[in-house]
Amino acid sequence: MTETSRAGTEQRIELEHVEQRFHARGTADGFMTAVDDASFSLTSDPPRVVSLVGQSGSGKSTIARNILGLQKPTGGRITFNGRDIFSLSRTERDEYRRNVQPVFQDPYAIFNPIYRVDRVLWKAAKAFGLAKTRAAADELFEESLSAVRLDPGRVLGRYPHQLSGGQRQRVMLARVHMLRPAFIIADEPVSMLDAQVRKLFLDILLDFKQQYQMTTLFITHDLSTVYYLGGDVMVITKGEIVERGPVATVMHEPSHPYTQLLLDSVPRPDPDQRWTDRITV
Ligand SMILES: Nc1ncnc2c1ncn2[C@@H]1O[C@H](COP(=O)(O)OP(=O)(O)OP(=O)(O)O)[C@@H](O)[C@H]1O
Repeated sequence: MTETSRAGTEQRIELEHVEQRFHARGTADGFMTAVDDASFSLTSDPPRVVSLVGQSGSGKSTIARNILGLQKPTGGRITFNGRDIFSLSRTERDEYRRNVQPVFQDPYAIFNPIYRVDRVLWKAAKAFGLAKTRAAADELFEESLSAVRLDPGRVLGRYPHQLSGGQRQRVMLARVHMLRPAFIIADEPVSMLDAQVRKLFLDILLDFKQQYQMTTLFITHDLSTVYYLGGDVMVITKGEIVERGPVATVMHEPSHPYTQLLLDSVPRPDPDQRWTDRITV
């Protein structure tokens, strides 16, 4: 898909009252609710960054898996351009898979350690018919790796363990760049990266929004990345989205006590409160 072919054709993912229950020992009815009545939409026009923030176990990854079609919700429905994603025709499913691309916390699992990293790009190029010849594919890989500020000469031909975590993450972004999806579902993509590489990654996501009209659902437990990305935020606790709105509003005037709690839990350096105790060993 080219950039221009998406202009004016809004793509839409809609979650309507999504519920995900799992079997769980030790609960009264033998179930726990990981996602409780979640409703929101992701739209491509205009492209946006929507963050989903909450602490560990709040249901964020489950929502990502639901959207990616990896886990069928036990209640409610998820539609893509009005069609239930769990009953798409083959052609529609291919279109959905192309348009909704995941980026996970550590892509190491996606790379097979015995193959060079090129294979991840090659498989995507082949699966989605992006290049007819190896030469055309190589040209595409070079363009996409450069777009995510990787030197193709230093990445192509290497094995996954020969790249840093940040480089592996950016290879995944190069894959996204090749496919030009309408949506990126990014589940804690920067939590294992250091501050500098983290910023680079977030800047690339913002570039993708600007240049290729990609909308990102950015899943995180870290409020500082939410601040940095801007856009909209949804706050989730115990499977329930309890607050949503523009980042600045939600962060500065939280209306739900849980959001306030999250904000209060961000450590703030205070030079007047120096820790002077000695550690005795
Ligand atoms: N397949 C499963 N079977 C049973 N329980 C599950 C399953 N997947 C998730 N859960 C439970 O659902 C709840 C939400 O998990 P989820 O992974 O969505 O949270 P999260 O907010 O993404 O947490 P984290 O940030 O730690 O990844 C947790 O209590 C988890 O143990």
